[in-house]
Amino acid sequence: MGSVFETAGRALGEVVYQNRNLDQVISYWIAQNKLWEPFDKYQFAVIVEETTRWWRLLNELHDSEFPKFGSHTHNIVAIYTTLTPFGFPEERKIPKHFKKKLQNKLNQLSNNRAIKESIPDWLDELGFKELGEKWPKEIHSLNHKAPIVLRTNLLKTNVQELNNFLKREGYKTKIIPNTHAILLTESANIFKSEAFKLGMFEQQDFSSQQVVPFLNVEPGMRVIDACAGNGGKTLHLASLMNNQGRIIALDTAPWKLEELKRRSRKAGVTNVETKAIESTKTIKRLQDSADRLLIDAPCSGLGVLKRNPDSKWRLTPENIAELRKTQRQILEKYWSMIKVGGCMVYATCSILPSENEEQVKWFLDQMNGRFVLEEEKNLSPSQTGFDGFYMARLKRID
Ligand SMILES: C[S@@+](CC[C@H](N)C(=O)[O-])C[C@H]1O[C@@H](n2cnc3c(N)ncnc32)[C@H](O)[C@@H]1O
Repeated sequence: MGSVFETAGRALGEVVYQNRNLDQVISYWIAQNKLWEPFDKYQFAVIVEETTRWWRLLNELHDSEFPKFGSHTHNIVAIYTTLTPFGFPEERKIPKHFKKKLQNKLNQLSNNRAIKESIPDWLDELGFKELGEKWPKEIHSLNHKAPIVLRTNLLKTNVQELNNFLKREGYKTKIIPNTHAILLTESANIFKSEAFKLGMFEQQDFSSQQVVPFLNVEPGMRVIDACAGNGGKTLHLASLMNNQGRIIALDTAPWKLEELKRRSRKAGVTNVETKAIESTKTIKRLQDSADRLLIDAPCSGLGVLKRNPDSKWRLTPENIAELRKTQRQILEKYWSMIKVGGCMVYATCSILPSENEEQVKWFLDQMNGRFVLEEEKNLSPSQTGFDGFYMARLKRID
């Protein structure tokens, strides 16, 4: 069994140098250290997540005089734990004057936004270019840990019943008024609950929960979820449609659809059919067939940096440009699956207009009056405290 401190240094290295997924790295090391107490697991997860989030800033604080704890990532963990109330024995090896020095340096660095918010320079430039004065607030709020929100599975329960169930299990929760969402008001491992085992809820950010209702689905409709992934929105569709009608879940990644099927079984969903997109034929066969189409498009994920801080170090301007191309190809090819009179929602978890309203405007120009924009929404992390999302509902009129 490794110490929390040492293991955190190693895990951080895997995330920032080997580009491994943060959540997977955290789960892997927790599983390897079965004898850790629950508090050790909690501290480990927080340290790895937060040192990933603040990677650039912590590197700026590091200098050659800093005492050596092992590898560079161990030193970064030491700096982080020194500045926060963790109290590891290793921290006692840090001379007092160093703690002061770190604090002074931290204050000096607050003049540079990219360093202060711990993001690459190119991302700060892009964000400011696209969002102007709104950018500093948005990126600041995206550095706060995401609240845990649950979506009630209406196929199994209702929001009041679920809330009572969770309270009886000892969780601290609150219903978000007039919604099917429940906020966890005190951090806890909700996946250990009996309610989760029974499929009574899914964990889903509150902004993300607004996408499916925006599509105005009704029981009995034929709905295509074109970028279904492992089914976060598909399960929500089935829940709102009360398992009536048909949902066709498409994706180019067949392994994600396998996970979707597993989640559907657990959630009691019975009206979903999955189809891997193998060629344009898959789309052609579905032409003019859907009352509703959901395009939850692949995107930069800049609206969900709260929960995926590791993506700051993986994203590049080139892959965002590539994603914009894919978004246009999807819009251009997939609209034909909607019946005349039907609707689609184009949604992303990005806050960049170039992935959002500008893509929709481009699509409308291409379509020459075939579609009209009914409504669009920008959910801002700084205004809501939840993830950043964009959604536009378009109606096919010809
Ligand atoms: C934002 S994720 C979808 C998340 C999912 N809807 C959910 O709520 O859990 C985007 C998905 O688009 C898929 N994708 C990428 N390119 C695609 C394409 N050309 N056609 C359809 N799906 C695509 C990706 O595999 C990924 O699962």
